[in-house]
Amino acid sequence: MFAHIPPYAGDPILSLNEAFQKDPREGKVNLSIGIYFDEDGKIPALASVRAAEKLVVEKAAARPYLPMEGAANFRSAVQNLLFGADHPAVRAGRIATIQGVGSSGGLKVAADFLHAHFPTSKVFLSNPTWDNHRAVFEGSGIETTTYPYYKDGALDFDGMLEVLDKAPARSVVLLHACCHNPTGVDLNRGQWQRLAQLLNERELLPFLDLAYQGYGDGLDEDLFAVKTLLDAGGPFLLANSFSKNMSLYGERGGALSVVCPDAAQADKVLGQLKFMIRRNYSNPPTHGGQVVATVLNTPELYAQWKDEVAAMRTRILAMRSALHEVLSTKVPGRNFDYFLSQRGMFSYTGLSPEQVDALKNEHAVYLVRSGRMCVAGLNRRNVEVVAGAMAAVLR
Ligand SMILES: Cc1[nH+]cc(COP(=O)(O)O)c(/C=N/[C@@H](CC(=O)O)C(=O)O)c1O
Repeated sequence: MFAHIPPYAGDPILSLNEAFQKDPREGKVNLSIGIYFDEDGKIPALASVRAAEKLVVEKAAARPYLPMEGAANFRSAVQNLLFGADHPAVRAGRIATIQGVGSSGGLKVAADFLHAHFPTSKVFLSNPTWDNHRAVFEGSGIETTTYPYYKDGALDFDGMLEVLDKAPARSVVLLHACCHNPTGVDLNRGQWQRLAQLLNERELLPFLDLAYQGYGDGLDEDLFAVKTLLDAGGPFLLANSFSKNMSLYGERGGALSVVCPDAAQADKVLGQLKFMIRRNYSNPPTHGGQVVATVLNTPELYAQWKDEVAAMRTRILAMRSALHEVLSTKVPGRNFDYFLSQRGMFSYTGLSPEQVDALKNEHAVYLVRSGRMCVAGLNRRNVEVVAGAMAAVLR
């Protein structure tokens, strides 16, 4: 009956992470998957999140099905975090927000929604982008294409605008709100403002993916793209994740918001999102969402969380500097400044797939084959090893 089913080639990121877990070699280093590891190489349980979880468990609330759109306290907390409780768009009910299953779930629900209601629209993805973006949209039957994003180690902003300026009206433009995956290269504030103007002029539909809020310049600072689009007044979609900034990967905390021209349209959009959810997974899980909502809705826990995110961000910056320093010594004459200029969890090393293979096979250092390095996997104990391995494959 299933003889015709082809084998799954595996996901370039998740399969690599699985291979790392099975690798028996001592001293192996995981710089592949976008996960924050602490100085001991462990995935931290944040104190603010642990405290929130204790409060959730102590409530011992019943666990009925959540509404299709998720828990009300989660949805309002997300709107307060991303848009501000006092923003006129929030007060006017112009934003439809659903609790998803990670931001991946939000992306999938949005993809089904766009396929149903924007049937002729293509989705423009940055080149390069997160490996799973194309699969999510094409899995919903949407044709994808790309806009230039990265050239010679920097943002190709002119190339990006040139392509988007010719995109048909109502095309969807997927943008990384901060900490671009895989390049670590972001638009500056002036470029976001210029882009927002073009998107509105060309009647394009922006779709922000905010997976690393807090890892760029800060939880509030990393909302600049969101605020810019909000101030520009046009519609846009926004998928956000609590996997990385709450270190809650497996709890699948995430949301999808759609900013609409008025409350009546927001209500209709919310209804169609609920329909897409019902026919995908029916409703989201309770526990992780309530932990997230408790952190966001409890002022002292929110303040503690903000400090913990700052500490994770600061440690990554320290690792960027440490690797830059050691590599510059080991490989004089080669420019590694990209480790200092790129932001968030990732750096785009420019290593070839063959060099990445050599890092893994000969040195047990795992990067994604695109040359992407998750800098959050570095620590004081392994930074020399990684630099030595990179120097070896660069010779
Ligand atoms: C840009 C982006 N968007 C969404 C996600 C999914 O997040 P979540 O909320 O957990 O569903 C990830 C995960 N990226 C890392 C892990 C993965 O590939 O799934 C990564 O790039 O390594 C992203 O990098």
